[in-house]
Amino acid sequence: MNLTVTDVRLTPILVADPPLLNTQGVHQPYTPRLIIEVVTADGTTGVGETYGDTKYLELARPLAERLTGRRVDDLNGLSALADEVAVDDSRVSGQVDVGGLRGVQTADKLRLSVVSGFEVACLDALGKCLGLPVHALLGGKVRDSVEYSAYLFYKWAGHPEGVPAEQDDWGAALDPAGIVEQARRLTERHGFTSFKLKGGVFPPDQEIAAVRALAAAFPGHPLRLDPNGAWSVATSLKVAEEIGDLLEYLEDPALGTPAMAEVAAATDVPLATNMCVTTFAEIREAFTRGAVQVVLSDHHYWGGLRSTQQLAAVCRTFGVGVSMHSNTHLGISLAAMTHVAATVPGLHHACDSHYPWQSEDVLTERLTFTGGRITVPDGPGLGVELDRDRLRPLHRRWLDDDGRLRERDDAAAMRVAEPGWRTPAVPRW
Ligand SMILES: O=C([O-])C(=O)C[C@H](O)[C@@H](O)C(=O)[O-]
Ligand SMILES: [Mg+2]
Repeated sequence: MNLTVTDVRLTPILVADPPLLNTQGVHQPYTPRLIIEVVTADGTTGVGETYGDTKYLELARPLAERLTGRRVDDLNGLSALADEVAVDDSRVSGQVDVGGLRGVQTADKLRLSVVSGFEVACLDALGKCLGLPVHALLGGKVRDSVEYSAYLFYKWAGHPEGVPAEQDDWGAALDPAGIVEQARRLTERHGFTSFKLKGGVFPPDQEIAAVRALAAAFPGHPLRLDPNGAWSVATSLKVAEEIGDLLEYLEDPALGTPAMAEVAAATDVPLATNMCVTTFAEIREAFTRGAVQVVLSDHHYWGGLRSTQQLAAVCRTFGVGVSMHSNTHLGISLAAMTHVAATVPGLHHACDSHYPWQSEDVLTERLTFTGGRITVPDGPGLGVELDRDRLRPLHRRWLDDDGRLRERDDAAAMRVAEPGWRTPAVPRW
């Protein structure tokens, strides 16, 4: 068996995305992703997936060159290789990440978001070479299936008129009844039993009403609300007081560790985050101040599956819970999330996933939720197969784009419908 990397293929694509609303704006009709293929000397190909905006591509290209000639099992060496890749200052100074929803942008975080896709591709290739599933390479699964929650969004029926887009069949959801209807359909289609509502879109009273409507429609089911840091400390506490008893946790009610710590000090409602703890460097302050009770890991920006396991170990040490955050992603990333989630002992919350919103994929067979769960694949590698016939048109879409959709920008997408729209100042309420 020859584990030497002989080729790395990078395929940027644009994937259809429905008009999902968040506090920054609305999702673009197509969102960029990057598919990474790592080929070994004996012809085995491993696949990975990560963000596809230009700033990630700029790092992925030199990393791909450096990886050629190395071994797919040299995963520690992969991180060191990424450290050699220079990050253009203009990409990080004063920048926030994709849509401003994932905390601050740093050079390291940018590198880690690229490394993660390569790590997954290397693990997939290695697993295929050894005839072992990725979870086995990570130490073995502790569960046979991973639970996901229904990710509810306020949404328009369609993208603004005149904007080229794929039509979706979910309809609009702009009030409590619409959100409950969406929850019912997600449950019917995928069997989810817990629900997360993406908030920060409407004034808090309307979102409180939506959570109450969900609680009435699905009594006893775990519920979460995530306004992406759009609220002041006072507003966060008011919401916690009004609906705290209905919530499994409140996710990033206020922006940043100091504000989250203030909220946490004054309420018993657990706080989760994928915004104030997004790197290892941010852990110490947040944990010692008791600012968060659950960290939502995202293997893309934490640097991969092994980093996610390390994060889980740190969380366990501090008595902080861990679960998983999700952004628009395809089946390769869902498989990767499922493998790592299967290896984390103290995973007590259903993971987030955007996957039900993605009508397109690059796999020969879509992953399916049964009872809201994904069965952990036991085949070699990730247990999924890339479909070139599906990949090609999505790449063609990226090639044909004039550059406007190649950077995800939810505020710009919102301006198409509301020309005066600016990213709201925080706290918004
Ligand atoms: O805070 C979160 O859970 C997210 O940022 C998840 C997604 O990025 C979501 O908000 C989105 O894409 O609109
Ligand atoms: Mg969040």
